[in-house]
Amino acid sequence: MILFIHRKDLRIDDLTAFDYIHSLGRPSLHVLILDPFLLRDGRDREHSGINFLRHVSRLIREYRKAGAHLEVLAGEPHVVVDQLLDALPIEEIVLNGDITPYALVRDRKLKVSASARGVPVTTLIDHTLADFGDFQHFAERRTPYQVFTPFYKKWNAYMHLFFRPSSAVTVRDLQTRPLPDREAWSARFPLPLDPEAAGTAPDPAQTLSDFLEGGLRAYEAQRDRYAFETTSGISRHLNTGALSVRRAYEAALGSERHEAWTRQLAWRDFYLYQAVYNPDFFVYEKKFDFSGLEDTLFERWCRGQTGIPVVDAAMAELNATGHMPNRLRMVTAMFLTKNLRCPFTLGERYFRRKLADYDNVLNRGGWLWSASLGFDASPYFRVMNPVTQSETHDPTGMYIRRWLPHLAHLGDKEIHKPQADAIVDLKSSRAAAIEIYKHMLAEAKPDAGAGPAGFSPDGFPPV
Ligand SMILES: Cc1cc2nc3c(=O)[nH]c(=O)nc-3n(C[C@H](O)[C@H](O)[C@H](O)COP(=O)(O)OP(=O)(O)OC[C@H]3O[C@@H](n4cnc5c(N)ncnc54)[C@H](O)[C@@H]3O)c2cc1C
Repeated sequence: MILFIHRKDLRIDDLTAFDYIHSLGRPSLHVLILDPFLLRDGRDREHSGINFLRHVSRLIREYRKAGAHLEVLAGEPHVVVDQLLDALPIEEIVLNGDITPYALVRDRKLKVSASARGVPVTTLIDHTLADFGDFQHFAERRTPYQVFTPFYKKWNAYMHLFFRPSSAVTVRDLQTRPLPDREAWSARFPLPLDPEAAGTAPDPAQTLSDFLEGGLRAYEAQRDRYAFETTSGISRHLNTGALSVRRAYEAALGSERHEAWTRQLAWRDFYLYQAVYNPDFFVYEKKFDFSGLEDTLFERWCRGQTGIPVVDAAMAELNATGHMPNRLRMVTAMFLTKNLRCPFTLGERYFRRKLADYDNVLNRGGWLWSASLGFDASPYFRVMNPVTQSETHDPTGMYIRRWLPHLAHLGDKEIHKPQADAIVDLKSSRAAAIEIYKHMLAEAKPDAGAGPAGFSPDGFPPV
């Protein structure tokens, strides 16, 4: 029997792992392990945790509807797996790979357990569009791309030739088996909460098709008009794996004027690529001296009490709903790291809890870009002016009126301007930030980048 463990692939069709298990023609036990580390510190009550649990709930229902078996247990993954391996005739473990530092350590422990029992672990690539190992060979690169535009050019050529279309295999085609003596297992690894109580996530396929039929054509022109719903809203489905990125890409290719949108999917791949190939990606905070930075105004930013209307409106939306449009993520992140001179790690940590679509790599990528760190980041002297951004992308201040009703009475010109009690002067704080970042970047420690555990320049780290 095969043991398959769901992680960031909470769906029942188009999984690389399912194709593999199907090709073996053997029965499989499918398990989802609620990991206390990922639900630590009340994460289950934050938007990111709630989104995850709603997708777990949807997965449970989809298995049920398909007449297939899914077992949900809770505990440290390697402890649960140890016991499953000891009790059941498991011949192979199959996983879709993950690349974050925590995931690498977690999966290394699984591998140690499995290899101590002579059980092979097969790790497959599922969550990126390009297979980065193949891509590097195709591009004939010995060193990684550091700039998006040439990466994207080559990525497009690669995708044109080697894109693997989504699969027709679903969980219905597999011989899933229930866990024998389930009650005893549930007692041994009891769930700390009922995932189905969180409600069910909306149908990812519906979210995607609504966008492709509606917003895609106007995406290029409208994507930054954040007062309206002009983007796809698929990120919360993509990041739990409830929606296959291959399916999203493939569906868009069939539509006219998809390029601006599929380019964003390439940005997603570019950050995931950096997480594998940029040894500093997860350790930038060790490379720089942040002593010129401070955290005194951080709480005001979190609460949306900065006196800069568009920043406060964006934080109000984030805190209430778990959503913030991409343009405003850049504006609020730059405001925090540059105008308020807070280390990017504080904002990154806050978004981790609050964003419904939180993804470790994409979130870090966005924060690094905003803080002028990482491959192809925004230059240190670029500090978006929140007032100008607001005037440009939301001229009538509709978004501010929605999220800050106490400002709704202000006129279209006045509404964007800093309030009398604004916590910072935009002009002088910008000038100070440019000086500080200039020095900080010039004095980076060259050898601090240890890289994620298991970093391999040939492709995905061995997990
Ligand atoms: C500071 C900061 C933090 C961020 N944190 C996250 C995060 O935790 N999770 C997350 O999914 N995205 C994050 N992003 C990227 C981006 O804001 C979201 O992907 C986007 O807003 C999701 O909305 P959508 O699905 O409607 O996107 P669409 O505009 O419809 O784009 C489709 C998909 O393309 C990808 N994409 C779009 N924009 C970007 C981008 N700038 N970088 C990388 N991929 C992109 C996403 O997978 C997205 O779902 C962050 C950006 C910044 C600046």
